Amino acid sequence: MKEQNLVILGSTGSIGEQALEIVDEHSDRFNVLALSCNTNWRKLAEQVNEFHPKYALVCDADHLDDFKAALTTDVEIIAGAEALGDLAALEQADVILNSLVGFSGFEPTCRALKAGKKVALANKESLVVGGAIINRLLKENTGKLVPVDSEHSAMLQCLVGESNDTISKLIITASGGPFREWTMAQMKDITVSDALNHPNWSMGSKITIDSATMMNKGLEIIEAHWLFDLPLSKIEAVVHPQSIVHSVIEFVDGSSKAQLGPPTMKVPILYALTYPDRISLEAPTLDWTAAFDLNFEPVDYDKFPCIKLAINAIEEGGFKPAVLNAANEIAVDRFLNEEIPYIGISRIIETCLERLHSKAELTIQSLKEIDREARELALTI
Ligand SMILES: NC(=O)C1=CN([C@@H]2O[C@H](COP(=O)(O)OP(=O)(O)OC[C@H]3O[C@@H](n4cnc5c(N)ncnc54)[C@H](OP(=O)(O)O)[C@@H]3O)[C@@H](O)[C@H]2O)C=CC1
Ligand SMILES: CC(=O)[C@@H](O)[C@H](O)COP(=O)(O)O
Ligand SMILES: [Mn+2]
Repeated sequence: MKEQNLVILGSTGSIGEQALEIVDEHSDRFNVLALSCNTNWRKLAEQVNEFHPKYALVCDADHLDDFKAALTTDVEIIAGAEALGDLAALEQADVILNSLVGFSGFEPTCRALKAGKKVALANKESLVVGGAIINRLLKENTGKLVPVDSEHSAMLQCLVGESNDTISKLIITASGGPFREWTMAQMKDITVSDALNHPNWSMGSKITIDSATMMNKGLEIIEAHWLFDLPLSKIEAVVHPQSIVHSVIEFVDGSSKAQLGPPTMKVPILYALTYPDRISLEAPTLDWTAAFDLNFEPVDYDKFPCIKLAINAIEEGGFKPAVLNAANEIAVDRFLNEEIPYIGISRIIETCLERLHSKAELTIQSLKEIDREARELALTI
């Protein structure tokens, strides 16, 4: 197998770091072409010194001199977030791992697909805000999109050898987050550290809060809708507290397939990089000889209104999912800064969805505009 040139956008984050551990394990298979950070120049410098990419992008250029001083190897340094798209479209690149968080990942996904690249997509927000545009780019160009998100990777793995028109239902599993067993009364006093305490996964702070509000499952329903071209009526979320069954597909003959494994993102990251191949990985496995439980329970939509807000937004369509996403990003940020309580997150999103409307044509530019408007509004509520 030829060595693949890999661009990792957001290499200093949780997904980016795990991807580099995989590269380290399979150094004969991957060559790191470019890496990027937002502000964490120290970690980026360490990664550059270890993996010797050709390009290193620091989006926030405030500490560029410190970054240069920390380097012990030659690299072409680029500054400014506008260059994310240029890295995504690099001629020498074979695979772009988009592990950016939030709306910042949307344009780079589009740039990579326009350039006919294979995109390993962790940045679910790309599909949430612009799934229709992304699917059009996939049709018009030779690019490919492979999900990294664990549930969607599970679905893809279950669909090998199957055809999409034999799917009767997608069942997306949700851990239920840290508040699964909390009462509504207890949830009035949630602290930031309570919400960052995910029961099964260690992830970046934005997605960890999304899991705590279960907005993450709402975003994942939208992600599945665009990835597998299925109506919302065929997509269902179910709570599975162990996060071992990563998702289930039910077929038209009543048979179901599921993909299982201990909760580690290394499996879906590697699968996205090598798809349709599967290669070895040093990762924990399930011990089938020991007794263990797999439990399932319905989602409590009253306790976790964010999932319904996401479903309503995609049902309404147009710009609503982009408004939902921008309002959520700001609300999560404000919660993390202790400016608003946990229950304020869904209220801010709901208010933005009620107040913001647009009849403009859906384009990358108009999505950027509505994203900006929704952020401004979400900051004032
Ligand atoms: N972590 C996980 O296990 C999973 C994550 N995902 C999805 O993957 C994506 C990444 O998540 P995760 O790795 O947890 O996130 P992190 O917050 O850990 O990392 C985000 C990365 O993006 C960079 N970044 C953040 N904001 C910007 C910006 N405005 N412009 C440019 N770069 C930016 C960060 O740089 P810096 O370090 O300098 O801040 C960092 O490299 C998200 O969409 C998430 O929903 C999906 C499934 C599982
Ligand atoms: C690991 C991963 O894919 C996350 O998106 C995970 O699903 C979050 O856990 P929740 O199921 O609690 O949202
Ligand atoms: Mn997930």
